[in-house]
Amino acid sequence: MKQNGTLLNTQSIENFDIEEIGDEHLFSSIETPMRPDAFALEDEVKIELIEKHFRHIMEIMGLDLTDDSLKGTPKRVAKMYIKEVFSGLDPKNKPSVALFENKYKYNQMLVEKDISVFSNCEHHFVPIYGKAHIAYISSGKVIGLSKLNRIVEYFSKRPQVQERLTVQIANELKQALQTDDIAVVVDAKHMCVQSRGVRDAGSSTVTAYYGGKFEEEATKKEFLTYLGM
Ligand SMILES: Nc1nc2c(ncn2[C@@H]2O[C@H](COP(=O)(O)OP(=O)(O)OP(=O)(O)O)[C@@H](O)[C@H]2O)c(=O)[nH]1
Ligand SMILES: [Zn+2]
Repeated sequence: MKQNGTLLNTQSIENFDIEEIGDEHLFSSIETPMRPDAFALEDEVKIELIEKHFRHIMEIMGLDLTDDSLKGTPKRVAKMYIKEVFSGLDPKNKPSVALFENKYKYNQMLVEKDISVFSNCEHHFVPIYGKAHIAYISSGKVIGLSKLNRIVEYFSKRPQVQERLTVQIANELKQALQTDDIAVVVDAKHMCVQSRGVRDAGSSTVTAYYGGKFEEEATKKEFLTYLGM
């Protein structure tokens, strides 16, 4: 088990306790708010701890964990959180981005549309699902197409609000492609709105980021035309 400063009390998994932190460590609002000791524990230790605590939650709800269908659920949930649906919290899982020279001198927009989004709402920990549409105009480099999908996937695999997801994708693209000429539209449904609370199964949420040339009406319009919007 790795140690990082004095924030973690990690004598044993049984006694494990996360200490309170003040808000002085919080990053700017574009960043997912993370504790400074977020990566002090190995993934395997996090899985063991989440399993233990999720078992407790199920017991509190009155579920019989000797049932053969339920008994593996705490471990399944813990593995799913760390290795799958929240794996994008850890920078070691960030996709590497393949860039190529723009040798064809292609200087129009490139649109990658209908990229699947599977995320989770940070307020209720239930799914957000929908589509992301991305466009950029090359400043000299071309990105491998699949990397656009991978960037969306990486930032989706965090507890999210849709606004932050949209801006995080845009910022990553700006940095990778060394251009401000980026557009991102996310169109998604939130299970916390659809299946509980207000229970409006018909509504969806659209968020958008337009940078550089995409702030100009004609460029934005061309992009939205490709999307049929
Ligand atoms: N802006 C924004 N809000 C979100 C997103 N996902 C969920 N929410 C909202 O976060 C809000 C949390 O409000 P609360 O009043 O604290 O939670 P709640 O009592 O469960 O609210 P209801 O969902 O209205 O029952 C809700 O209005 C959610 O719809 C998101 O991506 N962006
Ligand atoms: Zn929610």
